[in-house]
Amino acid sequence: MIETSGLRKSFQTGRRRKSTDVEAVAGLDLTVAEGEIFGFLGPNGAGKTTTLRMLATLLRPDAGDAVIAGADLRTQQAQVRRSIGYIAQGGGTWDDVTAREELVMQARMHGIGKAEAQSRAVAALDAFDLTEYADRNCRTYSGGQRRRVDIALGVIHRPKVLFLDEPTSGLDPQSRSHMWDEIRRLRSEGMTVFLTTHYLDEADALCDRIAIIDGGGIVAEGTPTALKRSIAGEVVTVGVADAGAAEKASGVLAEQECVRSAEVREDGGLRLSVDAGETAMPQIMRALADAGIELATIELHRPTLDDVFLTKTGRSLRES
Ligand SMILES: Nc1ncnc2c1ncn2[C@@H]1O[C@H](COP(=O)(O)OP(=O)(O)OP(=O)(O)O)[C@@H](O)[C@H]1O
Repeated sequence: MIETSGLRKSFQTGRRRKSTDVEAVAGLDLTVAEGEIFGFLGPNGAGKTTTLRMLATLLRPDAGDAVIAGADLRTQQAQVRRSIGYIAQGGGTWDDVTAREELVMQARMHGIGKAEAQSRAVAALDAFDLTEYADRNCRTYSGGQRRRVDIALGVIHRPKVLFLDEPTSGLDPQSRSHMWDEIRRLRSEGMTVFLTTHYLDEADALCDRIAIIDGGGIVAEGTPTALKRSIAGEVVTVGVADAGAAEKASGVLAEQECVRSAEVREDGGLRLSVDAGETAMPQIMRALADAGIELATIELHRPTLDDVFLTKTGRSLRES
């Protein structure tokens, strides 16, 4: 649904002689499949917004190509615009209008007739749980309600692709989870969603696939699960009832196919490195039972996307 190759954008900062080039996006190749929620995860200044603005035809790339919903970004801009919705960071619903009025206006701007615009507004208010506040001034809305209006506005013309810049930035946990549900609902209706985020948990829980971006380039790409596994594997810790049996247990488990390595820790527990924890755990339990070793505790530790970021960039996304 989205394919880019060598997409590049630099900005000049400072004046004349002292001006320097900032390479915001440094040759981006990525593919987003139809109907997926694709997340662009990266720290502040990584180039996420610049990429989104280029793909939404708001910023001209210096180099590279992109095809969005079958239309060429360089030569078929009008066609690209018809296929996409774009919701900027922070949104814009602050005016002295009601959500219903805004939605009707937005639909009309897309060339939709009055009666159809009104009925789409009613449907959108209902879908985004806004009917209760539909005729109240947008100024009076909470942050979460305002963000839902933003998204309703962005999809009123039923685009194939929705670009969302930091959809949950500044929202409280309940509004964030409500927003995730809304985004999942759009996917279930067949929409392709491309969002940016600097929240690790958002990328992990919401996105089908992610690209981690840093310094204008992609440092890792894949499903959150695959990325975490490929970088760090998974760790199972095992406690045996009789501490004296720990060495024997380690020997037994090290021979299992699903176990990459086994070591006995100082506290007498075992630390096992495995590929896929959920299938390794039953095998570990069975192997111990077969060897007559009583299991006391077993725990699976999964690496986080921050571990992936740390491995790829040498720093933590939390500190970036
Ligand atoms: N109009 C501009 N003029 C000069 N530099 C810019 C401009 N827009 C972006 N930049 C620079 O390009 C780089 C990438 O910015 P961008 O806004 O794309 O990052 P981002 O990943 O979206 O960050 P954030 O999470 O803070 O929104 C940054 O160094 C930024 O300062």
